[in-house]
Amino acid sequence: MRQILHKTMTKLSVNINKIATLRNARGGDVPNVVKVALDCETFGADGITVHPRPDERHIRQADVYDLRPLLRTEFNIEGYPSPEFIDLVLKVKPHQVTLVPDSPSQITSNSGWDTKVNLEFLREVLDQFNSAGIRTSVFVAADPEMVEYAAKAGADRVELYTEPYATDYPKDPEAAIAPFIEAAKTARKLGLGLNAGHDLSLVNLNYFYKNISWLDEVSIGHALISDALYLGLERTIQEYKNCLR
Ligand SMILES: CC(=O)[C@@H](O)[C@H](O)COP(=O)(O)O
Ligand SMILES: NCC(=O)COP(=O)(O)O
Repeated sequence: MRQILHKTMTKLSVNINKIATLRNARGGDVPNVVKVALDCETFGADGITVHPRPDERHIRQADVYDLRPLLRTEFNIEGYPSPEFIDLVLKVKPHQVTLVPDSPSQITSNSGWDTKVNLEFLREVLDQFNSAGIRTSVFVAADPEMVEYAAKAGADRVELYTEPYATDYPKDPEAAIAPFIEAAKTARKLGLGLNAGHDLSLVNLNYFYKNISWLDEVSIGHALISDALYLGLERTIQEYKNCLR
C-alpha cells in the first residue's frame, strides 16, 4: 500500500467521528466512513483519528477493522482502556493509541487523566501497547504534574486537552496559551512527544501552533467537519494545514 507523507512539522490527524455520526443517523452507509477517510488523506491529512466509544454512537468497531488495512497515513485510535478497547487496539495495531478517561455515558471528552492517581493502572495498560509496538499517548490537562506522571507511567506522548484553551482564547489569547506552553515545555524536557486536541479550530489553531512549534500532532474533528459543510472537505483540510505552517 503506497504510504502518503505530507511535509509538515506538526501533523494534522483528522478525527472522523462525526462522519460516522451522520452515517448512523439514517442507518445506512452514506457517507461511507472509509471513503471519507481516504479522501481526507488525499486532501492532505497526515493521519486519521477515531474514537470508538462503547455505545458506538458514531465510530463502530467494524469501522476500525475496515479502516486499518486501507489507510495510507497514521491511524490513531482514542478511547478509555476498558478490556474491550485494549483487545480491539491490540488486534488492530494502529500506529498510535490515545488513552482518554471518558466514562461510557459522557457526551464527549471533557477532562484529562489524573495520571498521579492512576499511575499504576496506566502503567499496566501502557506496557501492553508499548510491548505491541504501538505508540502511546495519554490525554492530559495542561498541568506539568500530570505530564510528569504520564512520563512515569511509560507514555511515549501526551495529548494536551485543549478545550480550556479554545474557550479562553477569544477573551485573552496570551492567558489562554500560557498553561499549555508550560505543560508543553515539561513534555519536551522529559522527552515526551506532544499532541494536542479537542475544540481546536480555524479560529485558534495557528496561535496555538505559533506558540508551541514543537507540537508533533493535532487531532481535530468536530470543528473541521463542521467547517467542511461550508468550505468543502478538501479546502477545509488545506485551511487547517495552512494553520500549521
Ligand atoms: C479525546 C478528544 O478530545 C476527542 O477525540 C473526543 O474524544 C471526541 O469525541 P466525540 O467525537 O465523541 O465528541
Ligand atoms: N483528540 C481530539 C480529537 O480527536 C478531536 O477532538 P474535536 O476536534 O472533535 O474536539
